[in-house]
Amino acid sequence: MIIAIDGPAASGKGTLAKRLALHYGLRHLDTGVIYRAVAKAMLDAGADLNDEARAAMVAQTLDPATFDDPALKSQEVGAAASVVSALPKVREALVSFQRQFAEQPPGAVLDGRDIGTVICPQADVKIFVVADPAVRARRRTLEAQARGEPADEAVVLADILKRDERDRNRAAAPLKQADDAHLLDNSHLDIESGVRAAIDIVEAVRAGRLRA
Ligand SMILES: Nc1ncnc2c1ncn2[C@@H]1O[C@H](COP(=O)(O)OP(=O)(O)OP(=O)(O)O)[C@@H](O)[C@H]1O
Ligand SMILES: Nc1ccn([C@@H]2O[C@H](COP(=O)(O)O)[C@@H](O)[C@H]2O)c(=O)n1
Repeated sequence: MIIAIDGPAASGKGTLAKRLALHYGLRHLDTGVIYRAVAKAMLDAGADLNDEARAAMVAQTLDPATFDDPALKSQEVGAAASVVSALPKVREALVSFQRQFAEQPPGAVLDGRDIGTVICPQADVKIFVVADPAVRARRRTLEAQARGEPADEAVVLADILKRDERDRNRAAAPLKQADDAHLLDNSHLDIESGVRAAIDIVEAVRAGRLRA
Protein backbone atom coordinates (compact mmCIF):
# COMPACT_ATOMS: atom_id res chain seq x y z
CA MET A 1 0.00 0.00 0.00
CA ILE A 2 1.20 3.53 -0.80
CA ILE A 3 -0.16 6.43 1.25
CA ALA A 4 0.49 9.98 0.03
CA ILE A 5 0.29 12.80 2.54
CA ASP A 6 0.63 16.39 1.41
CA GLY A 7 0.04 19.73 3.02
CA PRO A 8 1.53 23.10 3.89
CA ALA A 9 4.42 23.75 6.28
CA ALA A 10 4.00 22.44 9.84
CA SER A 11 0.48 21.15 9.18
CA GLY A 12 1.34 17.91 10.98
CA LYS A 13 1.79 15.71 7.92
CA GLY A 14 5.09 14.23 9.12
CA THR A 15 3.61 13.32 12.50
CA LEU A 16 0.67 11.60 10.81
CA ALA A 17 2.86 9.92 8.20
CA LYS A 18 5.14 8.39 10.85
CA ARG A 19 2.19 7.13 12.86
CA LEU A 20 0.42 5.68 9.80
CA ALA A 21 3.63 3.92 8.76
CA LEU A 22 3.93 2.39 12.21
CA HIS A 23 0.26 1.39 12.28
CA TYR A 24 0.33 -0.32 8.86
CA GLY A 25 3.91 -1.67 8.94
CA LEU A 26 5.00 0.53 6.04
CA ARG A 27 8.23 2.47 5.48
CA HIS A 28 8.16 6.25 5.83
CA LEU A 29 9.84 8.98 3.77
CA ASP A 30 9.71 12.64 4.79
CA THR A 31 10.42 14.12 1.36
CA GLY A 32 10.96 17.59 2.85
CA VAL A 33 14.30 16.44 4.25
CA ILE A 34 15.52 15.72 0.72
CA TYR A 35 14.96 19.33 -0.36
CA ARG A 36 16.37 20.50 2.95
CA ALA A 37 19.52 18.42 2.33
CA VAL A 38 19.98 20.04 -1.09
CA ALA A 39 19.44 23.48 0.44
CA LYS A 40 21.89 22.88 3.28
CA ALA A 41 24.60 21.70 0.89
CA MET A 42 24.09 24.86 -1.18
CA LEU A 43 24.19 27.08 1.93
CA ASP A 44 27.30 25.31 3.26
CA ALA A 45 29.03 25.86 -0.08
CA GLY A 46 28.02 29.55 -0.13
CA ALA A 47 26.31 28.90 -3.46
CA ASP A 48 23.55 31.00 -5.01
CA LEU A 49 20.32 29.14 -4.14
CA ASN A 50 18.94 29.97 -7.60
CA ASP A 51 21.89 28.38 -9.42
CA GLU A 52 19.79 25.63 -10.97
CA ALA A 53 22.60 23.63 -12.58
CA ARG A 54 24.59 23.51 -9.35
CA ALA A 55 21.56 22.67 -7.19
CA ALA A 56 20.55 19.91 -9.63
CA MET A 57 24.06 18.46 -9.40
CA VAL A 58 23.80 18.47 -5.60
CA ALA A 59 20.41 16.75 -5.87
CA GLN A 60 21.81 14.06 -8.19
CA THR A 61 24.64 13.23 -5.81
CA LEU A 62 22.79 13.40 -2.46
CA ASP A 63 23.73 10.88 0.20
CA PRO A 64 20.59 9.69 2.07
CA ALA A 65 22.82 9.15 5.13
CA THR A 66 22.74 12.95 5.56
CA PHE A 67 18.93 13.02 5.94
CA ASP A 68 19.22 12.47 9.71
CA ASP A 69 21.30 15.62 10.26
CA PRO A 70 19.45 17.66 12.96
CA ALA A 71 20.72 20.87 11.30
CA LEU A 72 18.22 20.20 8.47
CA LYS A 73 15.39 21.20 10.83
CA SER A 74 16.39 24.86 11.12
CA GLN A 75 14.20 27.67 9.86
CA GLU A 76 17.03 28.95 7.65
CA VAL A 77 17.37 25.60 5.90
CA GLY A 78 13.57 25.29 5.55
CA ALA A 79 13.37 28.69 3.89
CA ALA A 80 16.27 27.83 1.57
CA ALA A 81 14.60 24.50 0.74
CA SER A 82 11.55 26.32 -0.52
CA VAL A 83 13.80 28.27 -2.92
CA VAL A 84 15.75 25.30 -4.34
CA SER A 85 12.60 23.15 -4.52
CA ALA A 86 11.07 25.56 -7.02
CA LEU A 87 13.86 24.76 -9.53
CA PRO A 88 12.51 22.23 -12.06
CA LYS A 89 15.86 20.45 -12.59
CA VAL A 90 16.21 19.89 -8.85
CA ARG A 91 12.75 18.33 -8.68
CA GLU A 92 13.45 16.17 -11.75
CA ALA A 93 16.65 14.86 -10.17
CA LEU A 94 14.75 13.66 -7.09
CA VAL A 95 11.72 11.97 -8.67
CA SER A 96 13.13 8.49 -9.21
CA PHE A 97 14.56 8.18 -5.67
CA GLN A 98 11.13 8.98 -4.20
CA ARG A 99 9.24 6.67 -6.59
CA GLN A 100 11.62 3.78 -5.98
CA PHE A 101 11.23 4.25 -2.24
CA ALA A 102 7.43 4.21 -2.56
CA GLU A 103 7.31 1.14 -4.78
CA GLN A 104 9.46 -1.22 -2.70
CA PRO A 105 7.33 -3.83 -0.90
CA PRO A 106 5.40 -3.63 1.34
CA GLY A 107 4.81 -0.01 0.33
CA ALA A 108 5.30 3.27 2.10
CA VAL A 109 3.92 6.47 3.48
CA LEU A 110 5.46 9.55 1.86
CA ASP A 111 4.80 13.08 3.03
CA GLY A 112 5.55 16.29 1.19
CA ARG A 113 3.95 18.76 -1.21
CA ASP A 114 3.54 16.88 -4.50
CA ILE A 115 3.27 13.23 -3.47
CA GLY A 116 -0.36 12.76 -4.50
CA THR A 117 -0.08 14.93 -7.60
CA VAL A 118 3.34 14.09 -9.11
CA ILE A 119 5.39 11.47 -7.26
CA CYS A 120 2.72 8.85 -6.57
CA PRO A 121 -0.42 9.79 -8.50
CA GLN A 122 -1.37 6.09 -8.24
CA ALA A 123 -1.20 6.06 -4.41
CA ASP A 124 -3.83 3.88 -2.75
CA VAL A 125 -4.81 6.63 -0.34
CA LYS A 126 -4.14 10.37 -0.50
CA ILE A 127 -4.59 12.72 2.43
CA PHE A 128 -4.19 16.51 2.28
CA VAL A 129 -3.48 17.85 5.77
CA VAL A 130 -4.20 21.46 6.67
CA ALA A 131 -4.24 23.55 9.86
CA ASP A 132 -4.73 27.25 10.55
CA PRO A 133 -1.47 29.18 10.08
CA ALA A 134 -1.58 30.53 13.65
CA VAL A 135 -1.98 27.00 15.04
CA ARG A 136 0.91 25.78 12.89
CA ALA A 137 3.12 28.64 14.03
CA ARG A 138 2.30 27.93 17.69
CA ARG A 139 3.12 24.22 17.33
CA ARG A 140 6.35 24.87 15.46
CA THR A 141 7.42 27.46 18.04
CA LEU A 142 6.77 25.04 20.90
CA GLU A 143 8.74 22.37 19.00
CA ALA A 144 11.76 24.68 18.58
CA GLN A 145 11.60 25.76 22.23
CA ALA A 146 11.46 22.11 23.32
CA ARG A 147 14.73 21.60 21.42
CA GLY A 148 16.18 24.48 23.42
CA GLU A 149 16.14 26.90 20.46
CA PRO A 150 14.77 30.41 20.98
CA ALA A 151 11.81 30.95 18.63
CA ASP A 152 9.64 34.02 18.09
CA GLU A 153 6.12 32.95 17.15
CA ALA A 154 5.55 35.98 14.90
CA VAL A 155 8.74 35.23 12.96
CA VAL A 156 7.79 31.55 12.68
CA LEU A 157 4.35 32.54 11.36
CA ALA A 158 5.86 34.88 8.78
CA ASP A 159 8.24 32.12 7.63
CA ILE A 160 5.37 29.62 7.32
CA LEU A 161 3.24 32.04 5.30
CA LYS A 162 6.13 32.92 2.99
CA ARG A 163 6.98 29.27 2.37
CA ASP A 164 3.33 28.36 1.73
CA GLU A 165 3.03 31.20 -0.75
CA ARG A 166 6.19 30.11 -2.60
CA ASP A 167 5.24 26.44 -2.53
CA ARG A 168 1.69 27.10 -3.82
CA ASN A 169 2.62 29.50 -6.58
CA ARG A 170 5.69 27.91 -8.16
CA ALA A 171 5.30 26.51 -11.67
CA ALA A 172 6.96 23.14 -10.95
CA ALA A 173 4.84 20.72 -8.89
CA PRO A 174 3.12 23.34 -6.74
CA LEU A 175 1.55 22.49 -3.40
CA LYS A 176 -2.08 21.62 -4.08
CA GLN A 177 -4.66 19.07 -3.06
CA ALA A 178 -4.94 16.23 -5.59
CA ASP A 179 -8.49 15.83 -6.94
CA ASP A 180 -8.74 12.44 -5.25
CA ALA A 181 -7.12 13.43 -1.92
CA HIS A 182 -9.11 13.52 1.31
CA LEU A 183 -8.89 16.72 3.34
CA LEU A 184 -7.93 16.43 7.01
CA ASP A 185 -8.10 19.66 9.04
CA ASN A 186 -5.79 19.23 11.99
CA SER A 187 -6.37 22.67 13.57
CA HIS A 188 -8.53 21.50 16.45
CA LEU A 189 -7.35 17.91 16.80
CA ASP A 190 -4.71 16.70 19.19
CA ILE A 191 -2.14 14.26 17.78
CA GLU A 192 -4.06 11.12 18.79
CA SER A 193 -7.34 12.42 17.32
CA GLY A 194 -5.53 13.38 14.11
CA VAL A 195 -4.00 9.92 13.82
CA ARG A 196 -7.43 8.34 14.41
CA ALA A 197 -8.97 10.56 11.71
CA ALA A 198 -6.22 9.59 9.25
CA ILE A 199 -6.63 5.87 9.99
CA ASP A 200 -10.40 6.28 9.53
CA ILE A 201 -9.76 7.74 6.06
CA VAL A 202 -7.43 4.87 5.10
CA GLU A 203 -9.89 2.27 6.38
CA ALA A 204 -12.83 3.90 4.61
CA VAL A 205 -10.93 3.96 1.31
CA ARG A 206 -9.86 0.31 1.72
CA ALA A 207 -13.44 -0.71 2.49
CA GLY A 208 -14.73 1.22 -0.52
CA ARG A 209 -16.73 3.60 1.68
CA LEU A 210 -14.64 6.53 0.42
CA ARG A 211 -13.34 6.89 -3.13
CA ALA A 212 -9.63 6.16 -3.59
N1 LIG B 1 -2.59 17.51 16.06
C1 LIG B 1 -1.54 18.08 16.64
N2 LIG B 1 -1.67 18.69 17.83
C2 LIG B 1 -0.60 19.30 18.42
N3 LIG B 1 0.63 19.35 17.88
C3 LIG B 1 0.81 18.76 16.70
C4 LIG B 1 -0.25 18.11 16.00
N4 LIG B 1 0.23 17.61 14.85
C5 LIG B 1 1.53 17.95 14.82
N5 LIG B 1 1.87 18.63 15.91
C6 LIG B 1 3.18 19.22 16.20
O1 LIG B 1 3.31 20.30 15.27
C7 LIG B 1 4.66 20.39 14.81
C8 LIG B 1 4.67 20.27 13.28
O2 LIG B 1 4.26 18.95 12.97
P1 LIG B 1 4.98 18.13 11.82
O3 LIG B 1 6.47 18.23 11.94
O4 LIG B 1 4.37 16.80 11.80
O5 LIG B 1 4.49 18.99 10.57
P2 LIG B 1 4.92 18.84 9.05
O6 LIG B 1 3.74 19.24 8.26
O7 LIG B 1 5.50 17.50 8.79
O8 LIG B 1 6.04 19.94 8.97
P3 LIG B 1 7.06 20.25 7.77
O9 LIG B 1 6.38 21.23 6.91
O10 LIG B 1 8.26 20.82 8.41
O11 LIG B 1 7.36 18.97 7.06
C9 LIG B 1 5.43 19.27 15.54
O12 LIG B 1 6.01 19.83 16.68
C10 LIG B 1 4.34 18.29 15.94
O13 LIG B 1 4.66 17.56 17.10
N1 LIG C 1 7.61 16.98 -1.66
C1 LIG C 1 8.15 18.16 -1.25
C2 LIG C 1 8.63 18.33 0.05
C3 LIG C 1 9.18 19.53 0.39
N2 LIG C 1 9.28 20.51 -0.53
C4 LIG C 1 9.94 21.78 -0.23
O1 LIG C 1 10.85 21.68 0.85
C5 LIG C 1 10.56 22.65 1.85
C6 LIG C 1 10.82 22.03 3.20
O2 LIG C 1 9.89 20.99 3.39
P1 LIG C 1 9.32 20.57 4.84
O3 LIG C 1 8.22 19.60 4.55
O4 LIG C 1 10.46 19.95 5.57
O5 LIG C 1 8.84 21.81 5.50
C7 LIG C 1 9.09 23.04 1.61
O6 LIG C 1 8.80 24.37 2.01
C8 LIG C 1 8.97 22.89 0.11
O7 LIG C 1 9.40 24.05 -0.56
C9 LIG C 1 8.78 20.32 -1.78
O8 LIG C 1 8.83 21.24 -2.63
N3 LIG C 1 8.23 19.15 -2.13
